[in-house]
Amino acid sequence: MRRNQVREKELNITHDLLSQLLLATDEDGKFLTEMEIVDMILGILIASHDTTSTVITFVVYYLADHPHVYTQVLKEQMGIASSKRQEELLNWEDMQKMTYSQNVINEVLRLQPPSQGAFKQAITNFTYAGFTIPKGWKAFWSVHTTHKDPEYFPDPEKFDPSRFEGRRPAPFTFVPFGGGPRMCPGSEFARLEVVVFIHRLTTKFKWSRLIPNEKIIHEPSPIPANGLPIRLLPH
Ligand code: HEM
Repeated sequence: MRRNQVREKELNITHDLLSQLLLATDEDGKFLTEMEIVDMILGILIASHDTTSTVITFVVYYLADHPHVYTQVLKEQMGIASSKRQEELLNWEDMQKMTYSQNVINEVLRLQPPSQGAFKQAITNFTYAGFTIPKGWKAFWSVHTTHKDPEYFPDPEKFDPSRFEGRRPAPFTFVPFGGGPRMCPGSEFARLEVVVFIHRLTTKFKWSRLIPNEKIIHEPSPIPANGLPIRLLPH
């Protein structure tokens, strides 16, 4: 029904994902099949939901373990909350002021990247670290190992949001969203979701982790093995 409504122009509003996929055609004017549309929607759900929830989980994880970082986030978020009327929504300008919280998100993305990397096909022969990769071969670029390079991130295992303070990492050393033409198109939206979550949570609660040495497993995104139980303490 939706397909007919959209294609027969019975619907005026077609800015949603399903309508766009129903309207999309290839170069010969052929519509996508239903299975292709299902495939794309599932792909986007996994690419957008699981990744963002991983970041949110590890924001909670690291802030619980680093009270001095939590205190700085709280100070920043309370400053923004106090400049707003009750129930007034956050706006783009507020987001721009959350620089410390953005550094926290960057450090979480560096240490616990939700996406582990991807395969890319070499379009030309090239040599990297003494290995020759022939044209046409597929190579897996690893987010995790790139983010642990001590040349660019001294003491790489340490959770330290200040390493992002006032500077951008060198090109292609910090790649949680990939890089180049196929870089994640949802990166700014994801950052927005996480920073709104940080604002809502920190301005109302402090928390502690209930399992201090909870193991982190990879499925393939990292996730605390027991679901990260916490105790919430309202301010
Ligand atoms: C923290 C959250 C996210 C992370 C860490 C993340 C990470 C990534 C990475 C590493 C890639 C592969 C880039 C490449 O191959 O070079 C990717 C691709 C993609 N992401 Fe995200 N992503 C996130 C959130 C989102 C959101 C919220 C959406 C949509 C609303 C989204 C949609 C996509 C799509 C459609 C692609 C495929 C792009 C293409 O192949 O051209 N992602 N993402």
